[in-house]
Amino acid sequence: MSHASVLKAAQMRAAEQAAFDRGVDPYALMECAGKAVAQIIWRAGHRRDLLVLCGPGNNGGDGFVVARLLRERGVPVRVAALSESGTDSARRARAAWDGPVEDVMTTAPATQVVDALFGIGLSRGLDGAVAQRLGALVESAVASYAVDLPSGVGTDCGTLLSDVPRFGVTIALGAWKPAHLLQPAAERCGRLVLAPLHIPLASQVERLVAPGLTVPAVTAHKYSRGLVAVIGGGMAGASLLASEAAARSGAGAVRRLAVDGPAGGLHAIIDRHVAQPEALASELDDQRIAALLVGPGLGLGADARARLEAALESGHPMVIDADALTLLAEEHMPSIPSGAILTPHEGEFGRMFGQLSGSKIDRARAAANRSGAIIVYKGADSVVAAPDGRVAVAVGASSWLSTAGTGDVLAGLAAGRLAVTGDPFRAACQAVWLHGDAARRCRPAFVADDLLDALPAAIAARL
Ligand SMILES: NC(=O)C1=CN([C@@H]2O[C@H](COP(=O)(O)OP(=O)(O)OC[C@H]3O[C@@H](n4cnc5c(N)ncnc54)[C@H](O)[C@@H]3O)[C@@H](O)[C@H]2O)[C@@H](O)CC1
Ligand SMILES: [K+]
Repeated sequence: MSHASVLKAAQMRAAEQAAFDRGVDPYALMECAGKAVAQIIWRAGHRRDLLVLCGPGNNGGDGFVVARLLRERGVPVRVAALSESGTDSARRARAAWDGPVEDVMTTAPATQVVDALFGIGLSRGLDGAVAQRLGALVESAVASYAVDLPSGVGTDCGTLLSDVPRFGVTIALGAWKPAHLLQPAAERCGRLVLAPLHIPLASQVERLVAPGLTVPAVTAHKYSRGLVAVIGGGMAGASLLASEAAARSGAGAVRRLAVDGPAGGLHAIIDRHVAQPEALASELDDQRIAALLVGPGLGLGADARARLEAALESGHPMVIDADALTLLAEEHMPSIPSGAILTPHEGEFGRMFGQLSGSKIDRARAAANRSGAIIVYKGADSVVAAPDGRVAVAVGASSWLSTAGTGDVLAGLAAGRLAVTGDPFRAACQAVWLHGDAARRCRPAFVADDLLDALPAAIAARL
């Protein structure tokens, strides 16, 4: 099993059912889940009074197991339930707890609180009074843990079905669920910890993990390492940022095909002055170009459109970003080359693909399937989707990234990694990771240019 697998509720249930069909005892699985959660809470090191809130289903059952095991270790534990337990396993777990069971609505607060009210079985928001009570108990606690999911989040979509407090730690059982990674639910989870259930779980959707990068071969030269061409437009700064990111991404050479001619920036970047869009086609007629980037600072007028058309017709592996995405959403544009990397933010995504249904993961997948492109659907929860159904979801992006020019850096990184790897899905995943890691390495209030300086360290950490 991959420790990165992301499963929807129905997939999780199917995996559990398959295990039961092979003879795994459902109650043994609940004991396994409860033991893993208790171990994580124990290791967190607080030994003070702990309150476990138990719901009616198996999530509540896990809670009773956690309560029993932590009390056996000497933690002062109280349990409060919402109602009677409604499943065989939960009733068994409750019967094994020989202490009192208080009422969630009237129980006293505690230093530590464990939310085992609802997990993947939540079908609607919590009743207002219950949500309020949960919020008050979590907010007054020093340490708070959500078992599997914070109660009130939509497992498959990451929306909040009712008010949800922010937990210190969320302990995912068996696999990640979309709500652990997608906003706004992800932010309510706090620190994410995965508790293994030891049952086979497979998914095409994964949490983005740190990539393994390689050093250039001893025989490498600048073209074997990948030549990146960046098409400039009316706004020079954007293509400069993208070119510099490409140059620092591990690519062998970067050529900026700019409207304006030399505009400063790194001496290592070759600036070509392409005043007229008609001249672009001959500049692009170079088989050594391993990746082409179009979009940052391109503009939206007729000149920009002509440059984009030349890019699309060049046949090079490409990254399409920013203004180029807005232009592509217009009618009568050439179709998107299959295997291209598209990097839309929310607004660009909507302009290109309209209103799609489902979670951000579902929408990114549908867009990749429809366009034949790799979609990097950007945001606080960036989703990378391939037309064959593979998805990687990035978590923990610094909110300081929400500043001008960071998208240009990401696009340049994607083009650079595309030139190095020749594999658009891998390149997009590597770019999103390196971008996020560079941001983590920058101090608060950084600007996009600072990310460029942090890239060598981000790359070095992955070699
Ligand atoms: N299926 C299994 O064998 C295992 C399940 N595990 C745990 O079980 C959880 C799933 O258990 P369940 O399927 O019983 O689901 P939950 O425990 O998440 O809750 C389902 C129960 O809550 C009720 N309900 C749903 N929304 C409600 C709302 N808004 N207000 C009031 N009642 C509501 C449902 O009718 C049902 O009775 C997982 O998240 C995980 O914590 C673990 O014990 C591992 C093994
Ligand atoms: K829970």
